[in-house]
Amino acid sequence: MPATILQGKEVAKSIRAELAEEVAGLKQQGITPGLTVILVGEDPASHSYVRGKSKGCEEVGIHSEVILKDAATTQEELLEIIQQLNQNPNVNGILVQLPLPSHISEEAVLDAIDPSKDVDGFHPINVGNMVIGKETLLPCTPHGVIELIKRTGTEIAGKHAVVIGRSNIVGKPVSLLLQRENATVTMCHSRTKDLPSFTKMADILVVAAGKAHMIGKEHVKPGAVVIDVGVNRNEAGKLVGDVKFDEVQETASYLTPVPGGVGPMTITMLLKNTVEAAKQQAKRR
Ligand SMILES: NC(=O)C1=CN([C@@H]2O[C@H](COP(=O)(O)OP(=O)(O)OC[C@H]3O[C@@H](n4cnc5c(N)ncnc54)[C@H](OP(=O)(O)O)[C@@H]3O)[C@@H](O)[C@H]2O)C=CC1
Ligand SMILES: Nc1nc(=O)c2c([nH]1)NC[C@@H]1CN(c3ccc(C(=O)N[C@@H](CCC(=O)O)C(=O)O)cc3)C=[N+]21
Ligand SMILES: [Mg+2]
Repeated sequence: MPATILQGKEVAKSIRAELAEEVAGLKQQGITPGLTVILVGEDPASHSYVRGKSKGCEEVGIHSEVILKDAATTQEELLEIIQQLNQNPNVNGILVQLPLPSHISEEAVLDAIDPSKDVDGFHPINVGNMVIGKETLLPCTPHGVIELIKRTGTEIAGKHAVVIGRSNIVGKPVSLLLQRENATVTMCHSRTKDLPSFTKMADILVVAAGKAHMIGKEHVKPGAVVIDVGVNRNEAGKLVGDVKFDEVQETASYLTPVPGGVGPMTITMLLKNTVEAAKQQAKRR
């Protein structure tokens, strides 16, 4: 039987509808969640993602602002802007779009964000809290991946999950969150020898390598849940995932498409974090 396609876009829509109701309620209490995105440089993909974030905010009633800076902006200028946003009570969430130009240290910039406003979940304090299992702002893409798997009705506990990729923003946190859901987790990366021997054992396969079409049906156990995080542009300028969709669709039980899978969930988890941050900050005032 061919795989059921996991339409992240549809799941995202229903979560956004719930968030819109919640935001309407918060507004009646005088709380309007606010997100500020800082975008440095002219990279078209980054501009496109940021447009998606602004559109998402509008959909659920979050006030959003984008601070556009040119590629020559200095690290000091950026840190100054972040300090001001940290102190601004109308700003509940701060997101610095990555990647940054190479003359700016991403680490220095991410460290400067007030952890309670770090809606990306990238600050070391929030990463640490996630690792030790404390409630915290979770990174958006990994959180979206877990939500999507849960929507399949799949019981994660006891399953063998294999994650390809170990970056700080996707692979590593996905692995941790799966482990927190009581999966047995194998982390694969570019130095893994004989990748198919691992991926074929996966009940749940999460692919986040950023290599177009690297995963085919020879990598996948029949009946596996396959989550494709990869977003790559092919020669024709079309978005494609890390998974050969048509091929893997024949053997997987569930499969996410690209576009329309993990991407819309990422933005939705960002909206959720912004609402959460606004609620937490209101409590502390
Ligand atoms: N849909 C969404 O919302 C999002 C999508 N993405 C997409 O997800 C993908 C991954 O992003 P990100 O984690 O930032 O990417 P990185 O380039 O930071 O990390 C890629 C990881 O994949 C591993 N890898 C690369 N090639 C192979 C290979 N042939 N076999 C096994 N492992 C491999 C690397 O191993 P090593 O560590 O050894 O180098 C590395 O750990 C990209 O396509 C990105 O565009 C990212 C964020 C959000
Ligand atoms: N500080 C920071 N936080 C991020 O979360 C962050 C970042 N920097 N830098 C870049 C990556 C990438 N990322 C995506 C978000 C949405 C889609 C998305 O919605 N994609 C649509 C398609 C969009 C299109 O057509 O271009 C989809 O897959 O259906 C993809 C990728 C967030 N990132
Ligand atoms: Mg990266």
